[in-house]
Amino acid sequence: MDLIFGKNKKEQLEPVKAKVTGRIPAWLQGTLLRNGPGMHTVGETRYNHWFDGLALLHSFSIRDGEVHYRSKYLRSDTYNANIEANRIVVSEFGTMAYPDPCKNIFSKAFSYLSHTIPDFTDNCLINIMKCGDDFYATTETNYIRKIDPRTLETLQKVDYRKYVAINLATAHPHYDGAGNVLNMGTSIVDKGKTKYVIFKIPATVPEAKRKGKSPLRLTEVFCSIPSRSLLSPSYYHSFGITENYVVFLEQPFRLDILKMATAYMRGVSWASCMAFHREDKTYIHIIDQRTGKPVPTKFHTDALVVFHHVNAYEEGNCVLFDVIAYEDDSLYQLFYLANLNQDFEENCRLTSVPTLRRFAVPLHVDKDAEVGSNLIKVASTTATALKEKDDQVYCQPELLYEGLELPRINYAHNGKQYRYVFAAEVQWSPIPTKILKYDILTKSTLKWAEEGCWPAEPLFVPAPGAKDEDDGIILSAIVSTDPQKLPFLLILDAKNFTELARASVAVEMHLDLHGLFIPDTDWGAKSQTPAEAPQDEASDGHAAPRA
Ligand SMILES: CC1=C(/C=C/C(C)=C/C=C/C(C)=C/C=O)C(C)(C)CCC1
Ligand SMILES: [Fe+2]
Repeated sequence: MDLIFGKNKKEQLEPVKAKVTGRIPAWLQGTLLRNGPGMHTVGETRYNHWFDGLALLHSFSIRDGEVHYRSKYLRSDTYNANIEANRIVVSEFGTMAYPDPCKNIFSKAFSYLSHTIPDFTDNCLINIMKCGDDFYATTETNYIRKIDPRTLETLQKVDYRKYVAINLATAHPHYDGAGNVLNMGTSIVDKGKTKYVIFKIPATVPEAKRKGKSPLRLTEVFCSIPSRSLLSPSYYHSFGITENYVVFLEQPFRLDILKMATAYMRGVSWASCMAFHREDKTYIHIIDQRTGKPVPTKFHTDALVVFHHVNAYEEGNCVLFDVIAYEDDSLYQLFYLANLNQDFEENCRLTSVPTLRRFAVPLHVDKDAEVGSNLIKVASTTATALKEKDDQVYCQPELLYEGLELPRINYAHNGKQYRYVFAAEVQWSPIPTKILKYDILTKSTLKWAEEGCWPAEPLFVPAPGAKDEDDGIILSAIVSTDPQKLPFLLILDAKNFTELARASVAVEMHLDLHGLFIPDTDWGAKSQTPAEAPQDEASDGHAAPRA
């Protein structure tokens, strides 16, 4: 297992041609760009948690039936400082680290005695975000790193705090039809006003405002929700949107700000400042995008932990939303590297299986409705919303499928009615062994699996002129536990899950987290090489040295 989780992966700077078997559809032209942790030891030091690993970007360029692979570590300030010191000097989710006292860019920022939170990492290892014509590697702190999607070079470091008052932001933004980015973050430093902030970054900058160049400068906050608890805001990894609403789960998996403020002094990790409170409720916030105001009814459900929202949409005066839910926070516990060893099968048993659950929330609650009555009149779901005494509404989900994670959909259906969920199948261990297509309408599944193969998040790419929701292909990077078997990019027909092609590469590939596909038609007008690109004014001036 160490081979897959713990071993530092080599970067593949020169594109390497893959061996293709089968036939790649002629229309599939573009780049699959993905992110995830690739290095877990620096010098003699070791990270504690798999989510701490240094971000390794990789890409598969698919053109005229051929595939080229490359990979490169994100040259974050964190990466550079660690490599220079030859040890881990920047704290990550599960590892608290101490900077080299004499020469380190982070040392100044550690003003822990004044009870402020130290500067967070820019090791953006979770996902890739498209913002206008630009691409960013993302994590959950206030930093994102611009990257060149063709060369995987690291460009400017962007601090969200320059544009919006947040200290944490999700790595899973949404996009509307025009490509505007919608994301959420939490403001934790202003202790009296701990709040969740929903913001929009426009896809383009109008000609009249061109001076500032980066769309980030035009970031607009359209809703702030005060945290229920000022000292312990909810942790969340993603959120949902419908055509008119935002769905935010304030779950009882919370960050403890006071613990965070003293973590550095106490020598404990950020992860130790998070706790699941199973005795509490989960509050469901539905925010109207048109007014920027939350729907006034108080909706709640039982304590749960959700990392990934799948999709949400409106039907018959309700918001329906689908999530992958857990009954506790055991998922984060399992990814401690100490568990991911040869006794992995025993160590890594989830105490709750990730399940696809559908919630239904009524948008208008009849004041005269009887206490105890179900306010959901939508025939397509058995989810209920029960009216309670004090005008609160208690929502109980419909269980759709057990044992799946890393969900993706045909994004053209995001916020709209949809039928298919593509995901990785996981059971009592967090390791995906199969790729899954779940049909919400018929409740049936299609699966792909192969001996010893661990699939990554399956990404759906629509075929040109697609009519059906599943007209397209699935891309997934597969690593194997068999040292004789090369890693490969798998291309499945999304309709029937038959293998169309696979592209094997003789490289050390890492198990990744999330990413996106950039069709060649999307490159936009800008086709500059990074050396020609002007220094964006949104930058903090920390452009990484170019190798
Ligand atoms: C560094 C840091 C954080 C990092 C969290 C990370 C890196 C989470 C990764 C989650 C993943 C990969 C989930 C997959 O389902 C926190 C806790 C937000 C807060 C403090 C600083
Ligand atoms: Fe995620």
